[in-house]
Amino acid sequence: MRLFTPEAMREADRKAVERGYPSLLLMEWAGMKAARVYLELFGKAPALVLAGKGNNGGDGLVLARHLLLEGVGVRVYAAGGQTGDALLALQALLAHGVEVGPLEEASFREGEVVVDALFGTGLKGPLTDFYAELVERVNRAGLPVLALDLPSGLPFSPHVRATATVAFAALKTPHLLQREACGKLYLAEIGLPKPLLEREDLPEVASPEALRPLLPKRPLTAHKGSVGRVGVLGGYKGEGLRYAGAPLLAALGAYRMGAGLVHLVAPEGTPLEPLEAVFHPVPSPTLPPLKAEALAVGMGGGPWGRAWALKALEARLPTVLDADALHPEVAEAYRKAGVPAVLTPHAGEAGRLLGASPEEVAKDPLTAARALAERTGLAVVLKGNPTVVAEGERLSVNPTGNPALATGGTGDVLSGAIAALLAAGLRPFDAARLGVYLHGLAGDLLAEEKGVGLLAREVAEALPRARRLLQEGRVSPAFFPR
Ligand SMILES: NC(=O)C1=CN([C@@H]2O[C@H](COP(=O)(O)OP(=O)(O)OC[C@H]3O[C@@H](n4cnc5c(N)ncnc54)[C@H](O)[C@@H]3O)[C@@H](O)[C@H]2O)[C@@H](O)CC1
Ligand SMILES: [K+]
Repeated sequence: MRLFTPEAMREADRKAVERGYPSLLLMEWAGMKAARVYLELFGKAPALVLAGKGNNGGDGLVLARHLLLEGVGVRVYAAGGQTGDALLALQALLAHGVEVGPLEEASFREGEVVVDALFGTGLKGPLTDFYAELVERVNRAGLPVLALDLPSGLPFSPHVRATATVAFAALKTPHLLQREACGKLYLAEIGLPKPLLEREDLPEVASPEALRPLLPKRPLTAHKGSVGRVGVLGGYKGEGLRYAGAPLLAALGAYRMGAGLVHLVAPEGTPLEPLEAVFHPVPSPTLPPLKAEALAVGMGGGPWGRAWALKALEARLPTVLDADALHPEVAEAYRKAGVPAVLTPHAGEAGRLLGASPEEVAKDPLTAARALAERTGLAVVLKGNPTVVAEGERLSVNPTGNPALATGGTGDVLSGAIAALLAAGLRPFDAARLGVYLHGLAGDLLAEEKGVGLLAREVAEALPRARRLLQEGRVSPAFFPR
């Protein structure tokens, strides 16, 4: 599954028509599928459909007809001047005897659900005047909003803030980069010929179909030495801040992602947890002899971060470099040595590596992740909303995860989890995108059960459940909660 720009999506629509595919069928499916989501979310609550004059409005008019046939009350207000498919959709609705008022007269009523079909991928610039005000009125009305394809106004401001959004044919960049505006996200297949959606030049959206085959197999003959052993090197003993728990959480993340054995190399005095680990208390950053296939390095390392990373390099094992290990000269040393590594910065750390501000990184995480991967020659996990994984030319945008994961230690768990996948033999890009996906999914499962207030160790504990859902094909490829 690829992440389309609005332009790339319009191009695919155009190519479908060039191939002879009737565009009216696309619109009919779009409106019908959106009506299904409406019924699932809002039942028979009456709808207020706001339709623009383009094809996004056409989708709204189709939806209105399907809701009507399902016995849902609809009030429809539309811009004038429809042509082509949108005009046909209007005629079909009028034939059912539905009154369609002018958009200027749209009013909001308690108990209704607003269907936002004003603008989709055809928007050329920020909304102004009448439409800017209308969008603000929609937001102020405080009613649930179902946005068709995109919340109107995106990627600019002002824009609609939707309760839920039904994306047609493919996710588009604003769905993941401006997720806040979309609410619950649904992806609806609308009959577009599949080859038009296969665009290797576009970033991928990490999807269950793509990731499931990457899950390491666990043969009947497995033993703890055969499924991947991880060395965690981190912690700091001295003046100043001390995140003593960070390496322990990484160890937990590695075990919960399926590591056979975890070695914990940490300063003397570090609590001996989890009990299942093999402990190596050391007076300073040291690489003791370890039987491991991958390392996770730097968590809680403070001023020792760099030394941990350079010591770890001597093992020449695939390594996750996190937190205090994230320095330009560390990345350079790994690149030069040809040791496969995954960097896991957040926007601030990525900014430090790129010489940019955290705001610049967060504003365009796709570009920042790609730039960092290019500069370091390593795989990069740029953590944020969304998390982006990059290596060479490849980009993978992660759709799982939610704000409940914004709590201390979840990053350490992630590093350990990715290291476990490296230890099981996955390549850095695959370990990174699978680890990030499952970590986010674990957070989603927990957020649904508990809401905000998660502990990082609970995220680790939910990893096996996330892994099993993916393994058994029980993760919906078309629904992205949050
Ligand atoms: N074959 C297709 O092209 C399909 C398109 N579909 C729907 O059609 C949408 C795209 O349709 P369109 O290309 O007609 O575009 P939209 O319906 O998104 O909007 C187009 C209209 O907005 C106006 N406009 C652009 N920028 C503006 C601005 N800043 N302020 C005010 N008005 C502005 C344009 O003049 C045009 O009238 C998709 O998002 C999707 O919902 C679906 O029906 C599926 C098939
Ligand atoms: K819309």
